[in-house]
Amino acid sequence: MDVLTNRFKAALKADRQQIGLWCSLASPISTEIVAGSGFDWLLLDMEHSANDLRDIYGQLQAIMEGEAHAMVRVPSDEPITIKRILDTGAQSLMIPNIDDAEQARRAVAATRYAPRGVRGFSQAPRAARFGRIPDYHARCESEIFVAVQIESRRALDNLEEIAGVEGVDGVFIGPGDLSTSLAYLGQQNHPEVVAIIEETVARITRTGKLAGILTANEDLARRYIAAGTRFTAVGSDMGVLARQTEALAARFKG
Ligand SMILES: O=C(O)C(=O)C[C@H](O)[C@@H](O)CO
Repeated sequence: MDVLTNRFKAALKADRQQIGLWCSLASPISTEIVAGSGFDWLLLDMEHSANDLRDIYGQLQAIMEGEAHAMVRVPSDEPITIKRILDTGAQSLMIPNIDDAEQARRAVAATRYAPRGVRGFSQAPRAARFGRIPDYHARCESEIFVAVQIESRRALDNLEEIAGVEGVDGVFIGPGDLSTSLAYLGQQNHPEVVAIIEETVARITRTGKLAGILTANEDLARRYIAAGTRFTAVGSDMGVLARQTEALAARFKG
């Protein structure tokens, strides 16, 4: 499989569940460590973390030897950042806070060269391995995976139209922001929120697009997988580090 083939996208096309880890520590060292832990994908978060462009660049380099595929969550649907992240070599993007189809179309356009979009052209970025992938510009778009995030009541109202946008590959539920929007601040595991999420997963699946979610609650992760999520993040580097070190300290200090 050549370096331009998006293994994550290919695995989803083959209907293989992809289990992921949310990475917010903004460290090439921790990301390199978890890249060998057995996850199919790592979400490198730029929205709620200290990750900036150079941090992402270094983490993409750090995980090159591992099997885990990097998906980068950009801070917003702003085209300049999307362009710069694609140039670093990230092939899978998560774009937060998409509320309607027009916004989803603009987000997809930011990942496409003209005439299909507005991505700025660079002759030989890292994504093209500095010119060593001669057909990069012709092939790259078919190897890009775009996940848009559904995180508000308005997005739920527009779900099928958002999912129907050409170039949207996955629809990822943000349980924290969605529950907040539904007046369940801090209660993403509330039974009524869980029921809405399960229904949303089914709605996404019925559109033919791929549903994704993040939850650190293992029971809920299994419920959402049973409901139909196909790229499922089941924890975070920050959460595992905090909770496991607390537990270790308590075993000696308690
Ligand atoms: O709304 C959410 O929940 C997400 O999009 C995930 C969070 O942003 C992530 O930081 C985990 O809390």
